[in-house]
Amino acid sequence: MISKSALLKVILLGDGGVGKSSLMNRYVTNKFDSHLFHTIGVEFLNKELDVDGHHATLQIWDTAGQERFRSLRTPFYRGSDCCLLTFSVDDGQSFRNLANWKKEFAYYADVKDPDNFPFVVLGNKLDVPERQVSGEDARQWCRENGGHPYFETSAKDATNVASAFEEAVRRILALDDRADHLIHNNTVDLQRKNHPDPSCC
Ligand SMILES: Nc1nc2c(ncn2[C@@H]2O[C@H](COP(=O)(O)OP(=O)(O)OP(=O)(O)O)[C@@H](O)[C@H]2O)c(=O)[nH]1
Ligand SMILES: [Mg+2]
Repeated sequence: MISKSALLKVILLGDGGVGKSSLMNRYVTNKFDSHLFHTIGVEFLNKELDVDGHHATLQIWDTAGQERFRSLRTPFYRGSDCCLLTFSVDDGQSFRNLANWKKEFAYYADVKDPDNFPFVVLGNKLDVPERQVSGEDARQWCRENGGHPYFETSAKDATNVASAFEEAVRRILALDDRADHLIHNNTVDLQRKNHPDPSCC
């Protein structure tokens, strides 16, 4: 069971410029900056929220997407509870790179079973009229790569930003409930009396 004071680490990955920092800033401070600088290394912000009756603190880790900062970001992947794979709907290359981001995350976070790890995919910059990636293509990629939830967001006008982070929490809670269930079902009951076999002498 997730405790009342659960601290959940969620990490944003994706190409430089897709809007990771903008999504984090929109969600935590409700602000948008149209001239944001590239992130160098990693930064994080905390946000408290309630999802389906659970209270949690989200620790959102925003990483530098540019290739030259790779060695600065990868040491921070370990211990993540959920990974938000982010691309920009007006940048086809950022969409095609999702598989590389997933691989990089699984390797450096040392995820034993990537198929069952909670990834959420975000197609950002929904407000930009010139799309290069259709919603259908994105949804198909999500279906074929592990059934990840997909959200189209705009950090600029706040579309779907809160819903995407809430879904991350839901995915973590769902995994946690499953683990909790397994633990309970596998617990040895030390109180239980062993009834003697009536057929025995
Ligand atoms: N129109 C529009 N612009 C956005 C949106 N999100 C981010 N931007 C702009 O895109 C540019 C890059 O955004 P960032 O948030 O810095 O991108 P990033 O993914 O953090 O980039 P790195 O730190 O280099 O990895 C900035 O100029 C933002 O203002 C959005 O939803 N809509
Ligand atoms: Mg950034």
